[in-house]
Amino acid sequence: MEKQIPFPAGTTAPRIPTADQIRRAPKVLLHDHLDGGLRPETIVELAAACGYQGLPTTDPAELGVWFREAADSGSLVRYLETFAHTCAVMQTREALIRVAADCAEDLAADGVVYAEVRYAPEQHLEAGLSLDEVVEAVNEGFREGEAKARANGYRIKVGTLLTAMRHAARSQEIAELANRYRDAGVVGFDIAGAEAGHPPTRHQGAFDYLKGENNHFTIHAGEAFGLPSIWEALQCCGADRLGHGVRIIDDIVVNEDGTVELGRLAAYVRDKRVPLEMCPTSNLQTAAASSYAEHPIGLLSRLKFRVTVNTDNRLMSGTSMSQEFGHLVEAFGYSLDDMQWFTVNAMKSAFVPFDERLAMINEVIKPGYAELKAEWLFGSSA
Ligand SMILES: O=c1[nH]cnc2c1ncn2[C@@H]1O[C@H](CO)[C@@H](O)[C@H]1O
Ligand SMILES: [Zn+2]
Repeated sequence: MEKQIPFPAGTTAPRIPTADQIRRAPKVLLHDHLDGGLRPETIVELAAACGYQGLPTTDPAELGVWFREAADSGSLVRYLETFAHTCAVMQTREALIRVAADCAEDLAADGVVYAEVRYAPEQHLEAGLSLDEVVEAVNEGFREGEAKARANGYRIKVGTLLTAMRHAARSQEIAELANRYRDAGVVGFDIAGAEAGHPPTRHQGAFDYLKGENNHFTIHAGEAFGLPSIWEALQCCGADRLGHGVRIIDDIVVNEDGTVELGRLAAYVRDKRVPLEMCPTSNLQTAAASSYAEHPIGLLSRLKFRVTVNTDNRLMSGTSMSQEFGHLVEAFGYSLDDMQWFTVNAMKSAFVPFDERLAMINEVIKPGYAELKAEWLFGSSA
């Protein structure tokens, strides 16, 4: 049969990546919670090992569904209640090693080449571990998972972010912990938990301390609470990135003629290239957005904000990086070039040193996309 030429010679149309290409494309993940990404079967095994009786079911398939449905509540506070079960089984050195190793393996198999995975060390002290022991166990697990991934033909580098819970009062301690381990697997700091009623400035001391140490941090802001939270995170606390930041959309007006007006804060975020760690599925579950097609990531990307794509909690959202991109490709028709743009944005915004970021972009990400983009030339579409 004669070969079809789908568009005029000399032009190209963006090709929609297949699910398999999306999975194989190199991806960078900046916002993923360790305690939000366990495999259901690992939870069941760890619960049996530590005698935790509180699981709603011990059937792994049912448990996966339970987490997704329970997290589908439309409220961040209810969404966060599900973490009681995952944290309950992450209290020993062995459990933390196992969960971190699984995490690195799962991300690598999904095509993630660089990830910053966060967790709150203060939530893993119930069986007597110290904060330092928690960090060391998680680091050991990630090194183990990276090695296993390599043995299976994948390449991934994982750094961690230490989170302080915003309703608690341990942020100074956790910031100091992050600083102590900064050259040993920890690349930055974060605060998480219920946002409304817990402004980031409550933890100003921790942020000032990290600034004094020239260390890096991101802040969950603009998810369940709006512009004041984003403003504080940037202008009082000095956040390097925003966790979610979706509500920056409240400072943008789209006129009927299609023109767009940015308020001062939105303009600042765009002008300063503040990275937005966007997590579409998580936002649908907590009602921070109403559908993929209406998710602010579409507009913000068109306006060239520094947008990145993330999973937040793979267990609670039943998702992966490939699935997040799959939803966006479906909603917005993104091409491999668009995926590369999000991925380079993320790598530019990572907390590892500049030379490592550059090497990852030039030696891994760009060649990876170039190879995928050339596949249509050689494909055997019989
Ligand atoms: O999207 C989120 N917004 C705010 N807090 C979150 C989100 N996802 C998880 N956590 C919180 O972060 C803790 C440490 O990983 C989790 O235990 C959970 O309480
Ligand atoms: Zn989060």
